[in-house]
Amino acid sequence: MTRVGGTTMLETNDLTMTYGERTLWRGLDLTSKPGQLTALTGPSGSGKSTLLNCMGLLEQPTSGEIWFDGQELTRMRPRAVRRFRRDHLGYLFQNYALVENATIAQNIDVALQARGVRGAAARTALSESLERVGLAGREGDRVSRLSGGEQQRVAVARLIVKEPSLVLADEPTGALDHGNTETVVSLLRGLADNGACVVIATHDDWVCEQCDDTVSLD
Ligand SMILES: Nc1ncnc2c1ncn2[C@@H]1O[C@H](COP(=O)(O)OP(=O)(O)OP(=O)(O)O)[C@@H](O)[C@H]1O
Repeated sequence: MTRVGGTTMLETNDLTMTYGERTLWRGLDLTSKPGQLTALTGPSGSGKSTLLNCMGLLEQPTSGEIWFDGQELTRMRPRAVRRFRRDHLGYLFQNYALVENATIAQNIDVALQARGVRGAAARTALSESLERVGLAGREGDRVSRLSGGEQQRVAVARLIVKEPSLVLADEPTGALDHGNTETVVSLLRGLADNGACVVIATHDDWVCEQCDDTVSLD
């Protein structure tokens, strides 16, 4: 484990992923520092989503280690995995992963309840997060009626209230116009400024340029 300014890096050591005869990546050593945006690049099929899934404990690599916050993620038992997801992990997807038939407030409330935030504190956190993402006062709007850019900003508001220390973003701007792309990257920068490690899988050169570090799976 490597500590930086009191928080911890995400590190992979000698990480390899194979499916049958096919090797996606071999001997991968990467670090993502807290406070920084790390871009994950590579052609389609190079294994960016698979690597994020391994960091997010949705898949196991074939061999090697992933360390975060003093813990070897690759060796965690199911209970610790659940706790890690609840307390540390924030995911952002290209397709937003919101409950479309629910309101903005209901979608964000899921993250607040998981943290035990209720009542007036929850209402304040909700309205502050919506203000941050440019959706102030829109609590009651149904997600299915929002544009793609607005939906992704709701997904970021859900991350803001969760305050994750590790943010994994899988093509978060892949379906957005440039204005919303700029907004989402600047909101991710805000999460990094709060001390999170932020890893962004992307095909977008402009997004890469905004990051502090690039890891290529080419
Ligand atoms: N469970 C699995 N079994 C076999 N092959 C798999 C499995 N999961 C993923 N793959 C393959 O691994 C490769 C990498 O997929 P992945 O989605 O990680 O790539 P990617 O770099 O994120 O691609 P894209 O940029 O198109 O999203 C793909 O060819 C995919 O078909």
